[in-house]
Amino acid sequence: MGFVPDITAAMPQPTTPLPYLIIDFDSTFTQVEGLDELADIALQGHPDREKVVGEIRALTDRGMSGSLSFSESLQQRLALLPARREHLPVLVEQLKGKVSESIVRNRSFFERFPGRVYIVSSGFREFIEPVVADFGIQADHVLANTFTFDQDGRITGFDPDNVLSRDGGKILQLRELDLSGDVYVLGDGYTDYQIREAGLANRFYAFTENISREAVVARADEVLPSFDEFLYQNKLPMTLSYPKNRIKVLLLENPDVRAAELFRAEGYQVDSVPGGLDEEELMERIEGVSILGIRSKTQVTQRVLDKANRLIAIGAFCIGTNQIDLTEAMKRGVAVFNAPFSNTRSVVELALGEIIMLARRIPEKSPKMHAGEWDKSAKGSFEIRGKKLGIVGYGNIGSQLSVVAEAVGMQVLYYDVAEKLQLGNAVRCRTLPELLQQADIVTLHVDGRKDNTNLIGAAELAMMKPGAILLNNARGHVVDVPALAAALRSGHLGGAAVDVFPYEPKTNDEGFESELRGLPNVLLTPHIGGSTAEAQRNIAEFVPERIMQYINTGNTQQSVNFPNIQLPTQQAHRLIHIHANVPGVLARINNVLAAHHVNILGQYLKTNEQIGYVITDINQEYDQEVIKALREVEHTIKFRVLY
Ligand SMILES: NC(=O)C1=CN([C@@H]2O[C@H](COP(=O)(O)OP(=O)(O)OC[C@H]3O[C@@H](n4cnc5c(N)ncnc54)[C@H](O)[C@@H]3O)[C@@H](O)[C@H]2O)C=CC1
Ligand SMILES: O=C(O)CCC(=O)C(=O)O
Repeated sequence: MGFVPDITAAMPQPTTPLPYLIIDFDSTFTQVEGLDELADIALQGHPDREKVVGEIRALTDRGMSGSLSFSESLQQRLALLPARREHLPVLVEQLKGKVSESIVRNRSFFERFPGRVYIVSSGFREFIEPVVADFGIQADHVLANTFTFDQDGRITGFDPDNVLSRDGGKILQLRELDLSGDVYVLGDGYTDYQIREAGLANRFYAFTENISREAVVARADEVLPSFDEFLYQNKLPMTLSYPKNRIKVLLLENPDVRAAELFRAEGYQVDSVPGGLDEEELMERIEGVSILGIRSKTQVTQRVLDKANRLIAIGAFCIGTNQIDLTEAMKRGVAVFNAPFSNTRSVVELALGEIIMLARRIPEKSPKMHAGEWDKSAKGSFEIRGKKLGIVGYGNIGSQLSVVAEAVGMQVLYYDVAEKLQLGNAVRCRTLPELLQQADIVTLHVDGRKDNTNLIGAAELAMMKPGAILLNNARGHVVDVPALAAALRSGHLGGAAVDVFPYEPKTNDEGFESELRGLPNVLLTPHIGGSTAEAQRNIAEFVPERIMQYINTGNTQQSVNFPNIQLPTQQAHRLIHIHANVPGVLARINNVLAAHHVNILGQYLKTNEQIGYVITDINQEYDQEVIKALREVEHTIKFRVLY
């Protein structure tokens, strides 16, 4: 299944009649250079294989980028190549598996218009012809060099009478072809561009799906990251409903590199900004972005969303989503996904470590040792075994910490505003004060909703036992920091660990300010509760997968602001309709479908207070007018078609 953008996307006008397409073979039709691959096969077991293959590749590259004359490059390569006739079938099989992905995807295009496509290549007919034949391209539309062989079947060189073996061979070939009408050239090499330069083609498209050569791209009329893009621009029939290379991803705050890798592998364009962006900066960068990836720092406000003209989804590469205006995103048809448990364990481990460190007053002892002071004493230090751990917020993190804390012998109390399954021997407290008054250590694991601002203030701190310890690994605004600093300074609290702050620096270059700096037995960490290799890797796989699934199938499972729908895939065109949740929209959609005699294969609707999300699978035969009519249904927020 593919993807069509929202109704604002402008579709280009069709190109009629279809121009002649002159397509290069090596690194364009296929992902690789045929001669390089042949060298690899022919040199199997050769002691200098790597060296010779490397030399051949370098010569190919110099020929392609225009820094060495083509005939010189070809001659030198063949001289290095100990290839034989029997290597060719092996090469053909290899190349069949390495046809460019977007060409494979659009096989039906080639099958439908074989008369308009020519493969013009400086490669060799012996391996090109059988590969392109699978796409319905006949031998007389393949223009390429031919090998010469000796009596023993060894490749000795190339046929010098073939124009393609000469410098400027493609130009000579196009002259001989003498095509009338528009001619478009698609290729990755300088010699492809030269056809256009010689005035034998109207347009040159630099094809960069496999390799992007600066000198070639600089001279192109258009750059094609995929063949889908060519078909889309020229409004020709294509397998995807929208070229994936048009989907722009903006990643902030350094998520693990795997995230960018996955998005790139899907064919999206990825831009990364190290650190966060403030509201104004993000407002400037968000235009044209389809997928925004952030962590806990970046605030996605209504003002940012107002500028987000192409936004489809936001990925929070973390658990918390309080930094995103979820309702405003939803009203604009922007789905938000997070990683609800990819870093849970990391936070739990940090909390457990902090409890032990604080109980042994390590934040005081370690700096003293670094300063050369030996302060051996048991004063103020205690075991955590048998102590009461009060967990505020018994969600994924709180409840996992409960199990781990019991395993090391702590008695667990918890308080949650929601009804929660009590694990092990944990004891539920009915109120927050009940917990605060009993616990030796209080740890906060509530979410960052606004109502939780100053959940722990001076009054709550005063309720805590003298000498008790407080941990905040939840969100900075949950604790009144000046009140906490006062409680520590007065000695009422015995220590604290704080990982999250009301204001956090945007990047590692910005300084950190807080009343908590320099206080005794206080562990301060730079919001690293979830910053472990394991957590970051998990998150960087989880979030892109959710987003790509949403884009490719409409599946909103685990979206934090959209009605959740998981759908079976079927042979159908899928209409994805997001609308304001007012009465009658579904009926209107179905009236349009009925009026156009469209056969519905399946339909799914889910609503929440603000929006309705309806997915309709329809028969693949329908009039394009129906799409236009559906876009015009009143209260539509976003509409797209997948096929
Ligand atoms: N320091 C760090 O690097 C990290 C911090 N976090 C923070 O931890 C929070 C909790 O994460 P999870 O356990 O996965 O979330 P969760 O949503 O599973 O659990 C939160 C729990 O807090 C409860 N709650 C909310 N307000 C409350 C209140 N006023 N009093 C008592 N209970 C309340 C909820 O009912 C829920 O059960 C996240 O929302 C995030 O802000 C999460 C991961 C890493
Ligand atoms: O790692 C981060 O940037 C944020 C971690 C966090 O606070 C979360 O997952 O909610």
